[in-house]
Amino acid sequence: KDRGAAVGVRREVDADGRVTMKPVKKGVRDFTFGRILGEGSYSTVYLATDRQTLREYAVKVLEKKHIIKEKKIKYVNIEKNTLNRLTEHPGIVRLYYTFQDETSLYYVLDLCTGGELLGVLKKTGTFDVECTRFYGAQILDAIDYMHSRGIIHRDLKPENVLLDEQMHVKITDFGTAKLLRDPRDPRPPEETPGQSGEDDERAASFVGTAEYVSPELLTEKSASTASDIWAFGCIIYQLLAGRPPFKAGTEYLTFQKIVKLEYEFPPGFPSAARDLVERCLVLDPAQRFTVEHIKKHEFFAGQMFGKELWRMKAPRLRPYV
Ligand SMILES: C[C@@H](Nc1nc2c(c3cc(-c4cn[nH]c4)ccc13)C(=O)N=C/C2=C\CC1CC1)C(C)(C)C
Repeated sequence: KDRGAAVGVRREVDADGRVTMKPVKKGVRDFTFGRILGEGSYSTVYLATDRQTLREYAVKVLEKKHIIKEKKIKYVNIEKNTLNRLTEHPGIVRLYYTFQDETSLYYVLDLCTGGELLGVLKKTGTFDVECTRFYGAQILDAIDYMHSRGIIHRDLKPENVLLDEQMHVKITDFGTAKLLRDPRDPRPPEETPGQSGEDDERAASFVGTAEYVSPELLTEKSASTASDIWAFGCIIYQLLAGRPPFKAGTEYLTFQKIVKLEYEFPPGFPSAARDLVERCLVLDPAQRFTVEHIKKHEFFAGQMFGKELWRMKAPRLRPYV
């Protein structure tokens, strides 16, 4: 049963003139659908305009038949629960409400007109240190918030880092997230359904995108907040180098490079960034830098985090030459 939040109220006056406010849920008919913005494995994201308010949104459409056939109902619920938990951070794409019709599920979300960070990076080739610091700081701030809400993204990569109209970061695509026990949930662990963090078949089968997957996910099938820090290290490397640190002809060869920590820095790679990347790309998750370590690292010296960071104007995109 879809319990999407009511998104409006309608005044109703009965025979005796008594006025009541009835909650109104929007539906497909309330939107004009535009072009396709992106296609996920089980979904399509459209540009859509609310016909009443003329506000533009991204609407993610999932086909029920396809989800059931592919046994992805768990992923759909994980994504919705995750998006509902991550509500008040500027660096996370926001889910306004959901509704369904006989064939599909619809998620109404923030429109990120800047598209995917990967697309922007491909245009400039690389980012200079100033841009890498700004986007690195915003991604780190969003990761910090996710972890504080007991969410591990598990598939962070430049495709899932979107940009809004101010070219600020919006992290997205939480279908593969891992929900830890909600720290605010007072119920004891045994009473919270599925809060053991992971049902086995989902843990066993899931692996993120080859180039950004952490070694512990490949060897022990276990992910922790440190797995997102590994991906963060790969992203910082990629912004400055123009390519991810681990990339080989096949997924298997890429995995081999990861577990053997086989990568090198291009000549001229900035030294502070190199030190930071080396402390994120550590095989043992327990030895890996944490968010706190990264914030204090020389590469982010003088960089503000928190509210100030999200008020900053995004720097002009310049390549690292
Ligand atoms: C990564 C994602 N791609 C995208 N997901 C979303 C976009 C989005 C926008 C553009 C875009 C905008 N202008 N030009 C390009 C290109 C790709 C997008 C958006 O605006 N709002 C919410 C989105 C996703 C939220 C939903 C996961 C919860 C995939 C490929 C998975 C569909």
